[in-house]
Amino acid sequence: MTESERLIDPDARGDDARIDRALRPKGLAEYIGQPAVREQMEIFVSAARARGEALDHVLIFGPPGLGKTTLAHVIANEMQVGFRQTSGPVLERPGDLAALLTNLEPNDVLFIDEIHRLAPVVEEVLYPALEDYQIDIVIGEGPAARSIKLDLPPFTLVGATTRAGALTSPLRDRFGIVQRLEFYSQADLGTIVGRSAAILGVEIAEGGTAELARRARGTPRVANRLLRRVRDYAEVKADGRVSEAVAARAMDMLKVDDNGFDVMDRKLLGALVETFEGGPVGVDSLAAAIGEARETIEDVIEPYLIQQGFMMRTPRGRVATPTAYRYHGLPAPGGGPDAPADLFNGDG
Ligand SMILES: Nc1ncnc2c1ncn2[C@@H]1O[C@H](COP(=O)(O)OP(=O)(O)OP(=O)(O)O)[C@@H](O)[C@H]1O
Ligand SMILES: [Mg+2]
Repeated sequence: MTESERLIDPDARGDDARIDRALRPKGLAEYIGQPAVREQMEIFVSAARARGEALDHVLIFGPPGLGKTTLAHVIANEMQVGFRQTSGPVLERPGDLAALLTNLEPNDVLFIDEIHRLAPVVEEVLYPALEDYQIDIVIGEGPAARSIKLDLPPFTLVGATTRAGALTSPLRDRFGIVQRLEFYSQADLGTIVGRSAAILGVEIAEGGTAELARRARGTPRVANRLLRRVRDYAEVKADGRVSEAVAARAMDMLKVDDNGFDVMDRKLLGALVETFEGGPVGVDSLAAAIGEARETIEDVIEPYLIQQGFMMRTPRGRVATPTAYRYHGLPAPGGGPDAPADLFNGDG
């Protein structure tokens, strides 16, 4: 099973992507959860608007599907400015970025997704653009080449990344606002499921909403995805209404377990606990064992498992926690000073 086949794959494609957009909140008031982010952005946006200035550059980071792209749109909507979108790997040459920058209207938002994947030559163009609203373009080649300065309108760069650690420090330092998105609480996911159900016209019981919120892996995109699959199930296997029982049966059919873990999560935990006897094990060995790219493990699979306390990242590698052993119905190894259980004061 590749990542793209995962039911809870946070990256939506095709029809799902279209519905994703329909469900996407437009303003801060509709942006559910992330209270700290919302409170700060409300203040920064109001202040910038009152001064009639461009908002300071914003860096948004966090695992896939938590609302980075959504927040970028929300920022532009709240600022009531234009929105331009591109992504790191798409900008191959300095000229690609220069073309975008010189076409911005004053105070516009330029959104660069996957900003950690910008080519170094493109990133260099960005530095003076961010700092002084200027770019240097080189015209001609060889000894005849000369550099000219172009003035840009004031604008806001919103950069998104799943891995803040992969950003160079000169780039990171140029963002005045840095927002880290956290996994959502079950209560917030319940609100998101309720809102999406209303938009899609799905009749869902409170117990059904709670069941989906619990299994959504802390991720709004997963919550919306599960809702659509459960709706299909309810229409074919029941009377169309998503009761708690219907939601639970649909989740079992989809092999999403009580923790919201799917096949990939279970494979990773299985390799960690059984093949590597709880670790510590390097992420490359884990990747080889389960046949996934290292990046997929780091960006998509393990952040939630770590947040839920099933595994840990240590300087010597990944380590299973007692919770992971319990999940596998195995006793946590005790005893030696290196045993993972010791890190938890004997818990489990
Ligand atoms: N705070 C929120 N409130 C309500 N719905 C949300 C929220 N955040 C995200 N969503 C929903 O989740 C979907 C996915 O969010 P989004 O595309 O913004 O994630 P992302 O962080 O950009 O993911 P990726 O890293 O894959 O680009 C959106 O279409 C939206 O419907
Ligand atoms: Mg996105």
